[in-house]
Amino acid sequence: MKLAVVGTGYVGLITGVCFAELGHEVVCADKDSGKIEKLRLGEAPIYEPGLQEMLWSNADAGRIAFTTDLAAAVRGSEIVIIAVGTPSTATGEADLSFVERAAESIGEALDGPKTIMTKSTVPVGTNARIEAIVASRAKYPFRVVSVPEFLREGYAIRDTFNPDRIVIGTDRAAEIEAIVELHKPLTDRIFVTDVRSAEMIKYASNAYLATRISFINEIANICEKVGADITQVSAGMGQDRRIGPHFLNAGIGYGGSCFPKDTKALIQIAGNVDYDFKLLKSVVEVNREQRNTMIRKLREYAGSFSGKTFGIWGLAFKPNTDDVREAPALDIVSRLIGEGARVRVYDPAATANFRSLLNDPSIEWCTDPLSAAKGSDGLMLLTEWNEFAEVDLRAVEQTMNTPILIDGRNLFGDKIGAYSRFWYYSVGRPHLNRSFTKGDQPSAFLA
Ligand SMILES: NC(=O)c1ccc[n+]([C@@H]2O[C@H](COP(=O)([O-])OP(=O)(O)OC[C@H]3O[C@@H](n4cnc5c(N)ncnc54)[C@H](O)[C@@H]3O)[C@@H](O)[C@H]2O)c1
Ligand SMILES: O=c1ccn([C@@H]2O[C@H](COP(=O)(O)OP(=O)(O)O[C@H]3O[C@H](CO)[C@@H](O)[C@H](O)[C@H]3O)[C@@H](O)[C@H]2O)c(=O)[nH]1
Repeated sequence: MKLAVVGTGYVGLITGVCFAELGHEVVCADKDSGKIEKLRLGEAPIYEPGLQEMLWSNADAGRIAFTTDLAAAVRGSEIVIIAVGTPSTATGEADLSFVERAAESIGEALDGPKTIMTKSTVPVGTNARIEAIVASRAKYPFRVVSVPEFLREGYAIRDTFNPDRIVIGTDRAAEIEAIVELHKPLTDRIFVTDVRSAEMIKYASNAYLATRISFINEIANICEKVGADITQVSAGMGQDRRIGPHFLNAGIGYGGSCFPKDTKALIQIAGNVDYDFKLLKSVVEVNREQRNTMIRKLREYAGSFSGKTFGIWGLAFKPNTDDVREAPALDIVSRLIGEGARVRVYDPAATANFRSLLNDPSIEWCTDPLSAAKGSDGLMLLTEWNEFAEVDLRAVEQTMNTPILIDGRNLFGDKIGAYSRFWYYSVGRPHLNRSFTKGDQPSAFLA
């Protein structure tokens, strides 16, 4: 099939490359000429495992092309995929301006009957709006189908080829053969529903997953006070098949380009129909508080921040991505430097993106974990990259000025006791936590 993808970001590019890999002819359009230039040179503008290689092979095979000319991409395509951003407005609602502009351009560019497939996460009613915008400009018949995207960054290619389900939202089920055909090689689990329900499934799924994270973080906070171990509690809960083991990792809370914006958008969607989504408001509040807890713990362990130097391990909102949108590190680094600290930061992939959002003379950009820890008065682990799990903790401890380790992702756990001597804090694991301000002994003695 001939596909046009509008918006070549994390979702659009992965979608384009994966459909090209399945043998389709794909043209990806983006208004960002810098991105398109890079892509034409064969360079992936984002870090996602496996993407670069798959991009090269499909570009070489002539199955994928890139353009800033949206109309040219749309012309000659059978299916047009909308994958532009829907960021938060100042009030938390989804900003639909990119989707609306894309719909206008698609409407103007239509050169024959086509299917328009919306992958962007959009509030209930938006696909109807897209349809109206396109209809006001199009001279040819078309249909709009909602196919929300559920991929995770860091596993985007794996998720695209092995989705748990494909949701297809349509109000004219007889008109979706092409969309079903397109997705059949990916899974048998194709769930066809009406458009409004499809739009809601996406927000409800993200809100539910965010709820699990805030729930387990609150349980972790209680574990700390009652002397239980959150990793044991999660493991025990997860064995109940009605609960399942996923999304029960306690820590610093969720970040990223989706959960923070989609939870806020759903609160607004509910508010717009006079429904006060109390549970989801608490989820957002608990998540915000979890970041504050990390700062409070560092202060409890290290005292005042002014004049001190702290190491930061991890800037991306999660491992295996260079994405720093709503990353906890943005908040935490800002707070530390705002209170007069210097920070030494290291991330395997996200440094450039972080630097483009937060660049300050108090930040030193390090190229390996050990140099970020060097001479520091405390170290915070904010992203659980594998590289950090493999670091020699004895070397880390020896290079630090004061061996304080605030483990925001519960990465080190029992290892902290076996190999190192730290004043350590992890979320919801009180038996591992040691603070010298409380007169504790450090976590363990060198083996
Ligand atoms: N990032 C994810 O993991 C993920 C997963 C599932 C769903 N989503 C949803 O998918 C959508 C896209 O997210 P993303 O992370 O890929 O965003 P992104 O910001 O990485 O990419 C969006 C791209 O669209 C381009 N664009 C905007 N308006 C355009 C226009 N009129 N014409 C051409 N290009 C245009 C931008 O230049 C940008 O490159 C959002 O609605 C998001 O909520 C994202
Ligand atoms: O047990 C957990 C699981 C995740 N997280 C955090 O939650 C955030 C989101 O993680 P994840 O869901 O793995 O990454 P995303 O790429 O943001 O993917 C989510 O958001 C996408 C955009 O809507 C959806 O498509 C995906 O289905 C949904 O998982 C990250 O900060 C994680 O560190 C936790 O704190 N504890």
